Amino acid sequence: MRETDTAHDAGSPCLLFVDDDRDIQVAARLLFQRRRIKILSAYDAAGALTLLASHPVDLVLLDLNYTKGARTGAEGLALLKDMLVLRRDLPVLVVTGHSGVSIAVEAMRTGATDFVMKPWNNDRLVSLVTSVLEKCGHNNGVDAEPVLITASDAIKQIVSEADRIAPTRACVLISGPSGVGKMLLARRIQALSSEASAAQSFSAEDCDDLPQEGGVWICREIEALSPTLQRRLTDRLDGSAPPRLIALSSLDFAALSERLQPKLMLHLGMVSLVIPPLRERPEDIAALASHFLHYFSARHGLPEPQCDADHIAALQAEAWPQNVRELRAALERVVIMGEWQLSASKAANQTSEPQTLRDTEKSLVEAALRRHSFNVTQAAKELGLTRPALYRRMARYGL
Ligand SMILES: Nc1ncnc2c1ncn2[C@@H]1O[C@H](COP(=O)(O)OP(=O)(O)OP(=O)(O)O)[C@@H](O)[C@H]1O
Repeated sequence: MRETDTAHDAGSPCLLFVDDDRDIQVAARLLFQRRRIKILSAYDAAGALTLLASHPVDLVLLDLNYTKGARTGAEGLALLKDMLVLRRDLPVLVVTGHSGVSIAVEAMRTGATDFVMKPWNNDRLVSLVTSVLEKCGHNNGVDAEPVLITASDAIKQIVSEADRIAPTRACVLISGPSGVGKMLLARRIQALSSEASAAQSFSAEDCDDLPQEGGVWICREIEALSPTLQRRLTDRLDGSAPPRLIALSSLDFAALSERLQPKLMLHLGMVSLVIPPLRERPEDIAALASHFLHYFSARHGLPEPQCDADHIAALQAEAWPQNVRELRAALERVVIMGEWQLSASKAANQTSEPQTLRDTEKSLVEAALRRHSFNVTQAAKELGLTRPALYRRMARYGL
């Protein structure tokens, strides 16, 4: 759940206050609005992450427990970690009562800037917020990494395994069909690793050589690596200062083992994470829908469309061959059009049915090419065709 306060001009600093207690939210609102500080309210972790991704938040005030009766601070510590994955330098002030000083200290170790005990002293809180805002400056844009939404047990388990191995230097293989979130998970591992520098991302399909520097390498479509580069990569991984490789593939481990050299597979088999297709994770569809509707409404400055149980059921009934990427695009369209029409092609089909098999094939090919900005490899993959087969059809239809 979340609430957005738009009462102030864009120039004022923006706080995000995460606390499930509505009375305390009201008190904070009054306190900061008077000082021309904009305040967004989130009542749980999911709402907080969505607001952080969609608004230029300068500072977070973070209570550590959101579920009734919770006192351990575990929810807040997990949220703190997720927020710092999105924005490494985000100033976070922990505001805690029940959990006590020891949890607040643990939060500081996780990356919080400071803490305030509840009930807070108004003057002390305001002066702390003001001094942190002065030190950290004003954030003019939304520059957070995309949020990784985790609602299903399947994804939660994968993310917790990824978090566990993130600080090590182990090679990781992330597999799963197109658009399931392999790159997003790789970026989270990189963010939680001990590497200070940004990861180097490249696609095996169009790479002539490996990067020179070490650090973290995120290699997409590892199955397309040429035999020469496979040997070179294995040598680098066997060497004295190896890069940390995070390999992504839409093939599973067995299929990959048939394509890649056994020596390289030894490295890739170190940690293997498999992300299932979206249609097998209905809980994620509901959580992603709520996140994307809010996110795109904020981004386009449009009202957030209503989303009831029937809408969620309709989304869960779709096949989503392109997984989260497709769901995301469909929901952006819902926000922009202001109505629940999930795809442009479906809307078009309602008015003009293609008359022949040839027309149908042409429109499918054309739509896939457009969706992938005329990237033939990606469009062929989506259509289940080889690249030459797609080229033949493009020539046939003059595309
Ligand atoms: N769990 C998730 N929560 C929020 N957004 C997600 C999630 N999974 C994927 N996305 C979004 O879906 C889109 C596709 O994700 P990503 O690029 O990570 O997929 P991929 O598996 O690497 O795809 P491909 O194999 O086609 O390159 C991105 O916009 C990403 O932010």
